[in-house]
Amino acid sequence: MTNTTLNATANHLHPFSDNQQLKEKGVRVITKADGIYIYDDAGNKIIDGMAGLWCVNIGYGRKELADIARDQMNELAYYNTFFKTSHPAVINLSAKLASIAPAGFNHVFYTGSGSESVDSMIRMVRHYWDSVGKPSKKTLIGRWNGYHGSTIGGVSMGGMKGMHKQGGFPIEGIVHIEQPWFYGLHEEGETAEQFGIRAANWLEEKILEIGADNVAAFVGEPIQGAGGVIIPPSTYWPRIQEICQKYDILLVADEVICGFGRTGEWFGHETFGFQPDIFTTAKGLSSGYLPIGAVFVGDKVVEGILKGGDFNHGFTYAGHPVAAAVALKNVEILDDEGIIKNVHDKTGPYMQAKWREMLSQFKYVDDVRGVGLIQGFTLVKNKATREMFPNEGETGTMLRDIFFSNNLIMRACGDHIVASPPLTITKEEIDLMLATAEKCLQEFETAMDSKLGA
Ligand SMILES: Cc1ncc(COP(=O)(O)O)c(CNc2cccc(C(=O)O)c2)c1O
Repeated sequence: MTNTTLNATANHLHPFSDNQQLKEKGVRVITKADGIYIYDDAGNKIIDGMAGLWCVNIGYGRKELADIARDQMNELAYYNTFFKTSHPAVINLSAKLASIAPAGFNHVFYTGSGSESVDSMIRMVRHYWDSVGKPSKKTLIGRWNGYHGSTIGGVSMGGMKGMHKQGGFPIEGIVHIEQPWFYGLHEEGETAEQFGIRAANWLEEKILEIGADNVAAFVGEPIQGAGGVIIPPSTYWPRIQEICQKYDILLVADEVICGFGRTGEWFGHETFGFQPDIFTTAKGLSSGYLPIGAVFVGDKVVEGILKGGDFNHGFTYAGHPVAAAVALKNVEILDDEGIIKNVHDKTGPYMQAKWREMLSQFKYVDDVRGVGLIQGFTLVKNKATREMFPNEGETGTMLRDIFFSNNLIMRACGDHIVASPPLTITKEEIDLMLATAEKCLQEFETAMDSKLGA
């Protein structure tokens, strides 16, 4: 434990942490980063297989963004867009985002984070239905084990039961259906395609239970990220779209993780072949260099909202000029350097093939999966029976800690192990990341064999 580590927890309460444990065990102080690597204050070079928190899509150390931030800071460090004002940075970013968005998306609403994007979406959806004369359509439907952030709206929209317990959520008017987790929820003999339809039909059942006149929207991540990279069968999203159209329900995609190239397309809903009415973003919008989020609002919803007069919602830092300028440069780099096409055509398929090949040898690893540069696997006690380990998350944390002690960052979501490296990762870096992971999994398997007396 270095001296700075001792100071690190003296005055700082860390998010999503047991801060008593951190005070006792200390933390690793990250001091710099470059490409796919981060470095701690002890000089360790660490492979960041999580791109920060799923967000550093263009990789670390792109000085162009620092230069843009400095220039914008010196030109106009802050002004708002509340009262009949705007500024060039947000105008230029908005035009760029409209140009890379799918057809029918020509307007964005800015926030400072993914959670604020989700909260803004909730308010916008309800304002839309009020504006078009259907004020009873207030309820939003999400999925258990979905993750949509940590604000009151975000935690309610999400289906993380442990989060709901802290504070008594969800808020009124937000309900959940089961997640499309084929590995854990399919019936004997049921194909993935059959399960995808059955799982989507849970939405129709919920709508009929609530009454379509009371339902405002269905909200889901194309791939559930923090829930453990839960990838729905190919039949799921098209069936969800059919149901939303049938009952006049808005379809919302939460693209905070899947957006800006993670799945090999600009947005995850393009990978899964559905067209939402609204989609929420953050993370890859700026590659985490500065905090910014954006809600992409489809033309139908914009038309409705324009009828509704003042939309009384917004944030001080919404469309912040420095964040907007940095986000614009980030999106230009993604676009001009063909980073997303490279994920789609080259490094995504390469990663997925090598990931499956490497993991196939391990007895406690099952349901190996991935799309583009987001991948996962599940730790199971018995692959033949799909028996999970007891005390969900304990085994995942054990493996995550072995990775970290070997200077590799991957994420344990319960007993799902996930990775989402920077989109700029090269094939050689993928080989190095997977060789490190293989060594850790061998160490984990030996330790687990001895623990189970196998
Ligand atoms: C789909 C989705 N929607 C909203 C949010 C909230 O974004 P903000 O954090 O910027 O308010 C997220 C965020 N996702 C997220 C954030 C922090 C940690 C982890 C993890 O997997 O450990 C995941 C997310 O993944």
